[in-house]
Amino acid sequence: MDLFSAQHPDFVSLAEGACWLPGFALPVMDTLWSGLQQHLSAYPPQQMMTPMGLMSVRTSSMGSWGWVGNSRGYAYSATQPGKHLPWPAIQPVILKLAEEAARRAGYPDFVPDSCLINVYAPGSKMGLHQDKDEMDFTQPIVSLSLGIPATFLFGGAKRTDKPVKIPLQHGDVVVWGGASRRFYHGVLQVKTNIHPLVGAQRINLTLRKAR
Ligand SMILES: O=C(O)CCC(=O)C(=O)O
Ligand SMILES: [Fe+2]
Repeated sequence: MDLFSAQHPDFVSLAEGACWLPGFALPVMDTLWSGLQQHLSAYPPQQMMTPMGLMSVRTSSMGSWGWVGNSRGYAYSATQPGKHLPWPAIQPVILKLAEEAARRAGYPDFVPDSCLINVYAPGSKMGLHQDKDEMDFTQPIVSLSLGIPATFLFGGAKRTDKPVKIPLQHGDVVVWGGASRRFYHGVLQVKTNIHPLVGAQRINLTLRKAR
């Protein structure tokens, strides 16, 4: 028997500068989930428009910079869509978790100012794209999954680079930065399923330093 594959790894390298941290968020999940539920009732996720059309995911944000789209483009915004109001601060449990995950991945100086919340109902997906609207590419991306499983695609520097398929579960974190900071990534169509805590949805938090 292969003893290594029989173990549950807590760190899986994906590329230079990128790793998958299975179950990293589970120890703080109770606090995290109750705070996130409160946030989602106060700031209900909305389907955003992009130049490519209406997104299948619904989004909300925390932090100094939220993410908003419309038919002309998308950008970080200090205010909620259609309002002159800021987003609430990134909740402390989320901020601490993101900083700890970044440290584990080799980025000890990560201080995110943006937390995008993507809600995937079964059938939702996100096409291959690069995260490239941030100002400082020395800062990594920290991505946390909750709820039903999803297949995360992690490719390379070119859109045509064949992505690896990562079966993300509730509580998993993926971090990418350094040499893989602008690598293409996406999410396959989420399959119908029910998670005992989160229900019939996948929620992803993307923590970034936007400015
Ligand atoms: O949902 C995910 O796992 C990825 C989200 C993402 O790539 C993004 O928000 O830019
Ligand atoms: Fe992304």
